[in-house]
Amino acid sequence: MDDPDRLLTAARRADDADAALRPKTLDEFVGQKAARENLRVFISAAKARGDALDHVLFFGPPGLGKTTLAQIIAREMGVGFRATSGPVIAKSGDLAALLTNLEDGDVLFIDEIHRLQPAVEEVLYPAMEDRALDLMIGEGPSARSVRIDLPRFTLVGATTRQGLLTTPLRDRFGIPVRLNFYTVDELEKVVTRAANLLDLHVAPDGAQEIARRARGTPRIAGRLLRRVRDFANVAGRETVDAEAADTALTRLEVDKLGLDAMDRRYLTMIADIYRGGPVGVETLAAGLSEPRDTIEEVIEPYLIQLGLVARTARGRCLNASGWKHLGLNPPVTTQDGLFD
Ligand SMILES: Nc1ncnc2c1ncn2[C@@H]1O[C@H](COP(=O)(O)OP(=O)(O)OP(=O)(O)O)[C@@H](O)[C@H]1O
Ligand SMILES: [Mg+2]
Repeated sequence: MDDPDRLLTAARRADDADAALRPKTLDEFVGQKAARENLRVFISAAKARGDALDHVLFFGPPGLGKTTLAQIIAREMGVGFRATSGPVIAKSGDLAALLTNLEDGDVLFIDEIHRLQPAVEEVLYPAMEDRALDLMIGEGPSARSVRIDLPRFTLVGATTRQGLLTTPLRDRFGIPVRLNFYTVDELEKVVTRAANLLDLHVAPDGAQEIARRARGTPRIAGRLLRRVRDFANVAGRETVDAEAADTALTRLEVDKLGLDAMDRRYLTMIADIYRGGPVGVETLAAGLSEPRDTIEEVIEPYLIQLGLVARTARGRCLNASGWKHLGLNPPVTTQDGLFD
């Protein structure tokens, strides 16, 4: 969906060294305070009871730490971690095999859980609710169903599209957790931590500059840090300060707010062609030759979060700060009905 070549994509790219930068404990995990503190309580309560943690659903935009938190849960609970993803489980038998192979207390992580086949999803219901597997043995009139007990386990689901989850599935998660974009201060901590792991010296103002341009997303912060490091290395700089970060990011066409060429094309289209809007998303999608999903899920959330654009019932509108960011003045609107 999202263009994998885009530097600012929040989706995983082949050159992301995600694993190396992943925090391993809740204490190391920066930001998402409410989610973190709630998980801490639920984990220690489950441990005190000697029980598995209730099933957890993480939802939110890509790159905010869903997979990372799933691994942290397993580690903090002191149990095994098994990972798979919705589109990989082709048949209900595949899921049955996964479930019967779990060890007591294991975390089973299903990424992109909104993409499970309906038949596979149905196997999950009794597994989540009763820790049981209903198997059909035989075919035709002699077929009968047997119930197999499963070990205790915690299902951790992750999705970027909570709206696509079926209600019965969503209702079976006792702990739903929404992840939000990170603040600049939080991302500054993420950058500083990653720089330490990469053995790179980044001054506080350098970390802040990268954080400001990382679209509220730790994965993008880590990626920008690595590209900035390349420029600093080639320029023979020992320390990445704000100026070094700015030089590198400007060359990469990441502007002061962390917008790239795609974002600017989107804003410019609303400004130039539709005089600031309102304009429907389908019209914008056609004009930009991008699928509507990409516009709504990848481009818009961050622009809306920044307050540059607004989603209204009549369509998308450019806000005053949007005009300002483009260095343009909004059109004078007296002729639009004020005097007639
Ligand atoms: N709170 C955090 N502190 C430090 N680093 C983080 C944090 N959250 C995420 N990261 C880093 O960001 C990267 C992406 O995180 P992760 O893979 O968990 O995101 P995700 O939400 O699972 O993304 P996707 O939706 O694409 O699967 C990882 O390299 C991880 O180390
Ligand atoms: Mg993930």
